[in-house]
Amino acid sequence: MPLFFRKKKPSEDSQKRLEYQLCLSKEAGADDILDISNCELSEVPSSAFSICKVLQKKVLILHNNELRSLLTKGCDILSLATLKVLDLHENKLSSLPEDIGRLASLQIFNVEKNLLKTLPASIGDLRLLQTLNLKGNCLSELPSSIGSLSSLRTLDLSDNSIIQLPKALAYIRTIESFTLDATKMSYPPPSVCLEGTESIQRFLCNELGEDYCPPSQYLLPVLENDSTSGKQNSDCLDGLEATWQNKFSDYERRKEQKQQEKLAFERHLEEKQKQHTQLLLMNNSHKENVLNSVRQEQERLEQGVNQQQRAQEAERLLILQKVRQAEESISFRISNMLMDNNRQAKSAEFLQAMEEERIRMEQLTAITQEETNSLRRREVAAAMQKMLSDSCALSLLQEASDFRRRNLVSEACRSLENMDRKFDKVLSLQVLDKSNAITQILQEEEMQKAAFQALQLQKDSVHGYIRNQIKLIETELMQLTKLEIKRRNLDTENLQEVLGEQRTALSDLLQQLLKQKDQREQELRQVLVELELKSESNQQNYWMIQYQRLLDAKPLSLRMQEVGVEKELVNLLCKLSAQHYLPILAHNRVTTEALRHMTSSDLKKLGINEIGIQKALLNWAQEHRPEGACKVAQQDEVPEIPSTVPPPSPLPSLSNTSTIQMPSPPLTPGTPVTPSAPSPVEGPGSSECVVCMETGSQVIFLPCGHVCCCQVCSNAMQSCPLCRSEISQQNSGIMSLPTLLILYGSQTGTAQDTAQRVVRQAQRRRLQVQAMPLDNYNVTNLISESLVVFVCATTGQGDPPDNMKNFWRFLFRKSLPVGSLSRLDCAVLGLGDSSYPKFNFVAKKLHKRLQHLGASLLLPVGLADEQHDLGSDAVIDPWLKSFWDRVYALYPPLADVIPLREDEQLPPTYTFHFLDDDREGRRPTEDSHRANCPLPVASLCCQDDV
Ligand SMILES: Cc1cc2nc3c(=O)[nH]c(=O)nc-3n(C[C@H](O)[C@H](O)[C@H](O)COP(=O)(O)O)c2cc1C
Repeated sequence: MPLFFRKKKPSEDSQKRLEYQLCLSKEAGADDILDISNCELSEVPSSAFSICKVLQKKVLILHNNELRSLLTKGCDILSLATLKVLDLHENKLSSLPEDIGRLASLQIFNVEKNLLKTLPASIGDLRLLQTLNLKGNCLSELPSSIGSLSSLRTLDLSDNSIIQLPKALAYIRTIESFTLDATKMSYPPPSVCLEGTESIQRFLCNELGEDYCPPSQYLLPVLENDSTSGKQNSDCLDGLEATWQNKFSDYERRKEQKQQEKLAFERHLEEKQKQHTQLLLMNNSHKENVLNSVRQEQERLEQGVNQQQRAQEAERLLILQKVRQAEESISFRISNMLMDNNRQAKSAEFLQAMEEERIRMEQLTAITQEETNSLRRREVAAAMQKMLSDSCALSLLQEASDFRRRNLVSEACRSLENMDRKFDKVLSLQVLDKSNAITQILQEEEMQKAAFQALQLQKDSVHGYIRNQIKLIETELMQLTKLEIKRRNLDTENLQEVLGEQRTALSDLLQQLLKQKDQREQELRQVLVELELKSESNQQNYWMIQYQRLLDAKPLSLRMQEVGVEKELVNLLCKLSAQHYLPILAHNRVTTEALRHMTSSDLKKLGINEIGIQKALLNWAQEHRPEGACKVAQQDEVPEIPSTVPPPSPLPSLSNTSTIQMPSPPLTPGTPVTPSAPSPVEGPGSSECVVCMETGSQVIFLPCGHVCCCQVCSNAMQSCPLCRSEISQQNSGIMSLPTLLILYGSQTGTAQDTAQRVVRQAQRRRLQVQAMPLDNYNVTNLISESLVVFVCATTGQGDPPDNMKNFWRFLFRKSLPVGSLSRLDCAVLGLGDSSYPKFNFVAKKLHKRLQHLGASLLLPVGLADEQHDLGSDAVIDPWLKSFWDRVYALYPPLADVIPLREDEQLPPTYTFHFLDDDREGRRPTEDSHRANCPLPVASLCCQDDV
């Protein structure tokens, strides 16, 4: 038996049955049977033990329960000592009590269909046992003590695992019926077992060397008598058997009777349940009825309420009608009174007539004059009184109506005034909105126009060509000047002359080209004006459309370059649906060979952002290795140009200066021409200014063509310091240093300070520099800026600072042309705090947007973090260093500029003015301009941190 098993709670019916049976067995006159079968018992109730003991029960029926053990805790097996019949079939017994042999009276023992594995040895003590049913258990062997069951007649061992019988069975001489699974047996052999009980017994006797005697020769013990008597009496054997049969049939009968009683009880129970169900049904229907009646009552009430409401409504209408009638009757009365009034007026006339008549009558009859007079006077007075009271009431009514009218009019006036005020307000708001929208549109249009203009200049092939030529000539002139200075030292006059001639020729050429450039720009401006005139006044985004058209028209040079792209590469792009990258590949002259040495980031830098396409291109290049590489290299060297396109005009040889002709501009700007002057060791602008000897030469003087002065010194020059010829024109466009613009967005001043820091660094490098908040800057000028640093903080939850909000709104307009900032070199430095979820959001977004608008970002966005252990400078310092490296790479002449010495003071950022004593009471003013202040100046200048 398992140590822990959950006792299953018997069902209600089983419990009832158990109680019923226990009660029944205790009743006076009850038989010797205790039948507690089919009660779902997991153990024998202790009360059953006491009942058996006290009432000396002979039959205990426990079949069809859940018993795992016969004995219950605290109960003694001797309580069952009187039992003759013990029926335990169909339970879950896995063992029998070790002292089962103490049931000395037991004659019939049924343990069929249990889980018995072994039998206790004491079973052999059951000397009166006649029937032992062990069928359907798990027994594999029998104890040899079984041979002591000297009264056993019937033994059923079938449906067990027994394959061997103990030889001691031969000692049971009374056995008549022996049931076992003959075929499974090994001892005695199946052949013996199949022949039946006698054969088995014979076999076993034989095995023991005993003689076999049939059971009929052995007498059974007297069943009915006490076991103690134990005498065998062959004469009364049949009688005993009959008595036993009677008893058994009596037991069966009583069992039947009990069954009937039980059925009757169950019927009774069923009836009760039916009654209960009927009662429930009745109760439900009654409840339903009550609910229905309540519902009906409610409906009736609702109807009543509705009727009442209708009646009240009708009454209200009636009253309204009556009021209206009363009003009508009042107005009718007023009109009557007015009529009365008229009538009275008439009666006054009539009275006057009467008076006249009276006078006439008086004159005629002087009889009873006084009486008549008094009578008349009274009548007239009464009539007058009535008339006066009527007119008084009338005037009161009129006054009241006047007053109401006045009230109404003033109210109407007031509401009209309110309405007017509101209307005015709305109107002014609208006007404000409109003017805002107009300024925005104008700003946008201006930007688009500027973008168009810039692009037009950039795209114009003639202009481009002229620019190239100017650049070349400038370079030539510069080199010539350098050579000339060197030669001068060597004093080689002839060469000097030649060089002078070359320089003059080049200067002439440069002048012509500059003129042509101006002319071309003039023409383009004219085109612009014409376009403007053509544009319909109401057409939106006119410049945007023109800009797009211009963008769409690929320059011939690019088309030529596209022709030069390898066919296979073009096919691959088509296959990848990435034809739009063809111009990029063409422009950068990307070949299969070049691709093979490139990485994804290289392609990204070129503007091929889609990772899939990057990978496909790189893989393709790797797959097309050796033969292709050779071909591509050749193609790279000599790009195939269609014959229809004229080759670029070479610059005339400088050695032949007398025959220099102004080259006519070709249809397309060709590849830059190599300067003909001897290759200089240093780059352009690398010779130092002959005046200050510090900065590189940056300005070309015309007409002499000398390049010998820096930007600053050249301003004061009227004649060339080398040749003393008068300066008619200074050309500094190409070789000049950029003007750096620093635009910042700052909420609490940190970004502004950082911007000032960049300003100081620029000033140290002698660069023209300007810094201002983004919203103070006219954003439409951005198109024409060359170098800008954006220093932007993030505030709120990823919001731009207040002083860049307008700029922010403007920059993210959808109508801004993509690529409109293509001439701008810039960099973005963000100030933020990584403890905020949107860390440096503004700087990151600005960086992306500028990229989208075509600006070229010199370096990745700087993301300064206040949370860094070293503060924001941990990022700002290296970022600024990289920025200046990039600027130096972009503007090589800057390398020749000798920066300010450490001890040289920069112009102060802030100045403080101390006021005279006689101006007491006035506070020192901050940021007053030094020039305007005659007083001692204390300058508060931030520490230089270059
Ligand atoms: C109210 C407030 C909100 C801020 N929100 C952010 C933010 O969303 N993201 C971020 O990176 N930094 C945020 N910061 C940190 C600032 O960007 C950082 O302190 C910066 O240096 C301030 O520059 P400023 O003084 O020029 O405004 C916030 C700071 C403050 C005071």
